[in-house]
Amino acid sequence: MSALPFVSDTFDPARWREIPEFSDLKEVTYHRGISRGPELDGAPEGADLPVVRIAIDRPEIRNAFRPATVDELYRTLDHARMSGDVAAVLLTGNGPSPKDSGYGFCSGGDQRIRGKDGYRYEDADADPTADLDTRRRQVDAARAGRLHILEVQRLIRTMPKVVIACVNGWAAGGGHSLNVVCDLSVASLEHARFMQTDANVGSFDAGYGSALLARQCGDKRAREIFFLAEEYSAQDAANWGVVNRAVPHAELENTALAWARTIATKSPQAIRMLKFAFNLADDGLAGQQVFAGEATRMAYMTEEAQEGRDAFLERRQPDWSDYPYYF
Ligand SMILES: CC(C)(COP(=O)(O)OP(=O)(O)OC[C@H]1O[C@@H](n2cnc3c(N)ncnc32)[C@H](O)[C@@H]1OP(=O)(O)O)[C@@H](O)C(=O)NCCC(=O)NCCSC(=O)c1cc(O)c2ccccc2c1O
Repeated sequence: MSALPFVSDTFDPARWREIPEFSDLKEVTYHRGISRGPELDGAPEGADLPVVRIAIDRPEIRNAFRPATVDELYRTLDHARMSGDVAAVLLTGNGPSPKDSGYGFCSGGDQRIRGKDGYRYEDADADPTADLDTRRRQVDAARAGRLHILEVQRLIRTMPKVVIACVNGWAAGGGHSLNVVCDLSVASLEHARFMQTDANVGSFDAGYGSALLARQCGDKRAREIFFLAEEYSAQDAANWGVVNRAVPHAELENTALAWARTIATKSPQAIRMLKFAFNLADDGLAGQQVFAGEATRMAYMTEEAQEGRDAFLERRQPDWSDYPYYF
């Protein structure tokens, strides 16, 4: 097996393999967990484990995202969502920065390419001297200015897998919100730092980033985090319920991988229903729809529902007599 290139100081190359279908990624890295052998991981050496690692790979700017980064985040998360043998996803930022050795989980939207209508694809600015109409014609108008990190948030929220944030460095602005929307979080005691900078730059995550944060740490604290935009530590974040645990930097991904391993020992159906149950009340009808979709899937697995389908296909009245009105 060939050695993996360095991606991050929290990344243990013995525990991951590359995913060939995603060799074209430029702003995100995507790896599949593999066993180190029966003693350590309970499976033959090199066997796939039910976990993937997705990391923003722009360490020189604290892993700020631009539209292309968000596209790759969405694509990899959606692949994890649709992989029937994946139970959990680690979401992190690669680092440290080769420029100044600073660490970023994610510092939110890349402010250098923020336009009036959102974060812009680079080709939108191909000829900055051209008039506005010409520049608009240079890109697909529907893709011009994007705020689609919100689509990534919704995917994390609704995917039937446990997403674990490994906060290795700065979680700021939209990166702060990414941590909030993950199911579980572990933060580096040495390098994780938190600051909700949205209001500093005229932005506001008025959805999960604020309302769900208030659920996690309480309403007054969430207002303080947004209105004062003061830096807080991994230990503060653990004390306040913004992360589950603060651990030594060297243990960051090991902790998340241990959690992923535990999660994979549980019933997939139970984990899925629990995740959607935790979301349901806060997500209103959209939350009910996601929960209800899983209930429908379970119903389809019963003989009772299959009798309904078979009766239709066989052009007869359904016979429900074997199926009592359970109470
Ligand atoms: C994150 C920091 C607190 C880190 O500070 P530190 O001192 O450690 O490092 P530097 O400031 O020197 O940064 C190093 C290097 O990285 C560049 N950089 C950092 N963050 C960004 C960024 N977000 N965009 C562009 N570049 C960034 C920085 O300029 C340095 O570059 P050099 O060339 O000088 O080396 C601190 O960096 C910081 O405060 N960063 C900005 C955090 C921020 O305000 N983010 C944006 C918030 S708004 C947002 O993210 C957002 C996005 C959305 O898509 C939304 C959608 C819908 C609703 C809301 C949204 C939203 O709020």
